[in-house]
Order: sequence, then structure tokens, then C-alpha cells
Amino acid sequence: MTASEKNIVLQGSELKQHYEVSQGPFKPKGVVKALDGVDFKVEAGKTLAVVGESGCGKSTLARQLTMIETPTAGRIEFNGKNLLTLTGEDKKEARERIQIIFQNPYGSLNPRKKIGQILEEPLVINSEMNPASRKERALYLLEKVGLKHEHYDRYPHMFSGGQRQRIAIARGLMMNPKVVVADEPVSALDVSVQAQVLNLMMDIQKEFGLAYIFISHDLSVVEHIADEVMVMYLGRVVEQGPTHEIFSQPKHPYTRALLSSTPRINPEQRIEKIRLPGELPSPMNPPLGCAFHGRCQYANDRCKHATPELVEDDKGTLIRCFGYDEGRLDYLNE
Ligand SMILES: Nc1ncnc2c1ncn2[C@@H]1O[C@H](COP(=O)(O)OP(=O)(O)OP(=O)(O)O)[C@@H](O)[C@H]1O
Repeated sequence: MTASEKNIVLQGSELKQHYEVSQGPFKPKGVVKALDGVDFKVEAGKTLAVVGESGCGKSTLARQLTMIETPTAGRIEFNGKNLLTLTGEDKKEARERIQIIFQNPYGSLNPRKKIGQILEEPLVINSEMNPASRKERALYLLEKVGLKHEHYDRYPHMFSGGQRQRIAIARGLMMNPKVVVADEPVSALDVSVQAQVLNLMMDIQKEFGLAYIFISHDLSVVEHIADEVMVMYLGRVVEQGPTHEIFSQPKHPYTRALLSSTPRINPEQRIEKIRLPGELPSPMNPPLGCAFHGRCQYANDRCKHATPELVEDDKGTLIRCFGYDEGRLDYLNE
């Protein structure tokens, strides 16, 4: 086992989430393949970003990792143990150690409860800590997220969006997690506040050695925070690799199209805007062959009929694309 393998806290293999859905009376049920065979690993103290258009399966993955939903197939390992077969105390502990932060800080905090109560709730339910120690921990974490002791007795409506997301982060930390799944944690915030909350998340990650699964559709946010990026399309990974590699030389045509809509400071990394034709196809009737072929200017007959596998390049990036395998992507030869 290498040193970095030893540090892996959360790992998913061949994760699937298939939903049976009605297609109307007298019609057979359809199957939505929200996730269709996803693999990933994340180390302590590192951030894996999951990106892709709405509907590609990001939130489904978040629900699986936080045990809100059980995968149709596949395996999730937390600290080397299969999360899906844990029972009793082990399961309880895993629930405590993997926390989630949601997108909307307005909806995720109970408006009728004071901040102190909101923060202490997980401890009341899951621990035998006495009230004084619970309060001490809540005050400690309020400080850690840049708020004040006097905020302990206030209600959520008395805070701005950015402050509420700080409170949600503090609540996520109450149980001393190892992994935080952050589902679009700054998308609902003003751009001016986003950077502050991201910086806070990075400081906290360093201090507590947390692993983040950072879900976002906004690539400029991801570049700031992620060590590794996983690009998803219709429930599958199309490209995955170190953040610098993905941003400096995106290889899959879909990643390149996503990046062309992202403002870049470095002029060498700017890509002329690529408009993808059509919409994301339905995961109930995904196209045959490469799922992206209908929107890809590089697609040929092979892409329409056969399904590409993920292939690793010499920089540690995985790419699922026949055009890449066959050296047909002209932008990579420029
Ligand atoms: N309970 C369900 N039953 C049927 N289909 C579902 C269910 N939950 C999700 N889906 C479908 O699975 C696909 C993936 O959904 P998911 O919410 O994971 O995507 P997403 O990438 O997080 O999108 P968004 O950013 O809009 O939340 C979508 O097509 C969605 O309609």
C-alpha cells in the first residue's frame, strides 16, 4: 500500500443508482440511470470536485455517500470498511463522520431554533455530552467559522446568506467529521461572499484534515478549492484528474466545452466559447454508444455504436473518449 492509498478515507467503486419510473398507463416501466458505474477515491485533507450539468448525477452521488440513499449496485468504503454493510455502532459512527452541507443556507437552518440549539442538536441526538460541554463546543466552532459568541442566542433570520452558510459549516463540524460532502455550498451566495466562504472551508480543511467531496456546476469555484476534478455526463465520469491538468489542458470535448464558459485569468488557458448543440439527453433513454456523441463535433461512427472506457494518460488523468484514444482531437495537437 502506498502512502497516498493509506490516506484514502472514502472510496466508491462501480456505483450505480437506477430508478424505476412510470412511463404512463399500459406502458412498461422505464429506468433512469442517474449513476451508472462511478469510481472515485478521496484522501484525508484533499478535495475531490464533482462537476457537470444539472441532471448528470452529482446530487445522487452526494445522497449515496451520506447514506441518504442506498446504491442500486457498487461499493462505498469509508476508512476501509464497506459503508453499505455497516450496522449498529459502526453505522452510527460512519454517519457522524461523513457530514453534508447543502446549497441553500436559507432552507437548511430551522427558523424557529436559536443558533445554539441548531448547532447542538446533533450532539443531543448522538452523544452523551452534558449541556455545558455541548455549549462549549458550539461556541468554539462559532469562533472557528468567524462568528461571535453572542450569535449563539440569535435566530437564523438575523443572519446574511454567507453567515448562515458559516453556521451550516459549524453544524457540520459538531460531530468531528472526517469527510464533508458539500453540495453546491456557495452557489446560493453573492459572488462577493463566495470567496470568503471558500477560504473558510479551505482553512477548516487544513486545520481538521477533512476530505471534501465538493459538488458544483461552477468550474471557477472548483479551480480555487479542488485537488482533483471529476467531470460527469449522464451518470458517468467522462474525465477525471488533477485540477491543474484538467484546467490547463482539458482533454474530453465535454470538459473543454464546460471550461470554455468559465472566465480564465491566464490568457493561454482561454478557450473560445463552444456552444454544445441540443440538450443533455434523458438518462432514461441515453444515446447508444458514447453518451456525448450527439453533441460532440468530433463524433464518428464508432462513437455512435460503441461505448468508450476510461483510459489513463501519463499525467494521471482518466478520459472516456474514442477521439482521444485515436488522436482525433485537433485541439490537443495545436
Ligand atoms: N428519485 C428519483 N426518481 C427518478 N429519477 C430521479 C430521482 N432522483 C433523481 N433522478 C434523476 O436522476 C438524474 C440525476 O439527478 P441528480 O439530482 O443527481 O443530478 P444533478 O447533477 O445533481 O443535478 P442538479 O444540479 O440539478 O441537482 C436526473 O435525470 C434526475 O431527474
